Amino acid sequence: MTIWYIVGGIILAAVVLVGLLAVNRRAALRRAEEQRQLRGGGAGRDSGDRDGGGVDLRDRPRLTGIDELPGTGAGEVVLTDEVVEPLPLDRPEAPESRLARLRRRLAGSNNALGRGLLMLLSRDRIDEETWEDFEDTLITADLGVGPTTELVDNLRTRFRVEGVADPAQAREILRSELLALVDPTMDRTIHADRGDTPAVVMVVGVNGTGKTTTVGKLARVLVAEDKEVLLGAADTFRAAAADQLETWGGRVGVPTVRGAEGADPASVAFEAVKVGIEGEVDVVLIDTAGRLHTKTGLMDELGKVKRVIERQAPVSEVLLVLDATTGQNGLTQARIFREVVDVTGIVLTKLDGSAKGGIVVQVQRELGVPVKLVGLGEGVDDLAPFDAEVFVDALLEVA
Ligand SMILES: Nc1nc2c(ncn2[C@@H]2O[C@H](COP(=O)(O)OP(=O)(O)OP(=O)(O)O)[C@@H](O)[C@H]2O)c(=O)[nH]1
Repeated sequence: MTIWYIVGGIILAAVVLVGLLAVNRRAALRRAEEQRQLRGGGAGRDSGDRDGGGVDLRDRPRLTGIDELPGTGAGEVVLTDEVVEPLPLDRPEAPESRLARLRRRLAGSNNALGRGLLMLLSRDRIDEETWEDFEDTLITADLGVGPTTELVDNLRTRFRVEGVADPAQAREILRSELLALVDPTMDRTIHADRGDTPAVVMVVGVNGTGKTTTVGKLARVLVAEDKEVLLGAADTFRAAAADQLETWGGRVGVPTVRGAEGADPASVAFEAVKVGIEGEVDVVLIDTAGRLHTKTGLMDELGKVKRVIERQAPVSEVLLVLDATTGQNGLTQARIFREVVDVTGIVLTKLDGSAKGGIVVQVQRELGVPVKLVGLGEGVDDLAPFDAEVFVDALLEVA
């Protein structure tokens, strides 16, 4: 009799164990399914090969991300026994607090322009030599010869005419003259409001200036403003760029349309805008491949990308990304890009590493186009809307 109790006990334990394993397995499958939905149908890199009924992802641009938008096929779910927790979405920093950070970063940086101002404000008597030193510092800070001469001439006149007696008065004059140079009247808004079709923002520039990073960071800014965003990875030149973009998008729940490596960038851009129109998103951000401004063929290709997009929707912004550390070379790039794609705004990246804030003034003067955004580091929310007053006050904080 006892033996039957023991056998019965063993069978019962085995049944319970099998039951528990089945529950665990189901939980794992459910989590993987949740993960798939969160990532947008699990259209992973190799799912295209297995995707029977959907889009052939090797030939056509494909969509990855949170929301499945029309015009694309979802990939097959890859289930593993591994329990994968759904990734929580990031909560991007609001634009207002980015501005405060912009000020702190600029004020805290070793800024040559700020040091030049400090030199002027700290002298008891401003003699000819001081003005000359001041002028040299401004030129070193990439303010450019024209704006430097203009600033120094205006300051000299005002200091003389207004009989500057104390540093506070000098600082006030300096502030107003600097502000006039940076020009607070320029329209620095990013035109990202949809009309009949989504707003389309193209991001262009030479290699390594920070285009992909800028698109990723800008997507975060727009998501923080409650906009529905779609990314188009038209940088088909560098496969890692599309992966990079997809990762940026995934973190804030923004889908990405991408193509095969080496695909025609214009076709990816076209498809992204098409998907954006069908999905009724607010903004489509198009990342383009870095190109040397001296290579005519590549520059022509960029013009084509824009024209192809415009068959479906107007391009609301063409943002040129310039690396603030490249100085004069950045200006040469700017001139050529403007001719090809009609640049509407400048994104000045790596301002954190340049110590030469004067480039803001010079590039605006050269192009007649406002600096709209500035990159202040490699952190995910290190892109801030540019604000003339915040910028000038930050420079004067150093002084
Ligand atoms: N310090 C600093 N680094 C930045 C900033 N913006 C971008 N970077 C870095 O610059 C490097 C190049 O950025 P990407 O976004 O890959 O540049 P890209 O223009 O897309 O490059 P290509 O696709 O090769 O043309 C990366 O290491 C970024 O982290 C910035 O504002 N400050």
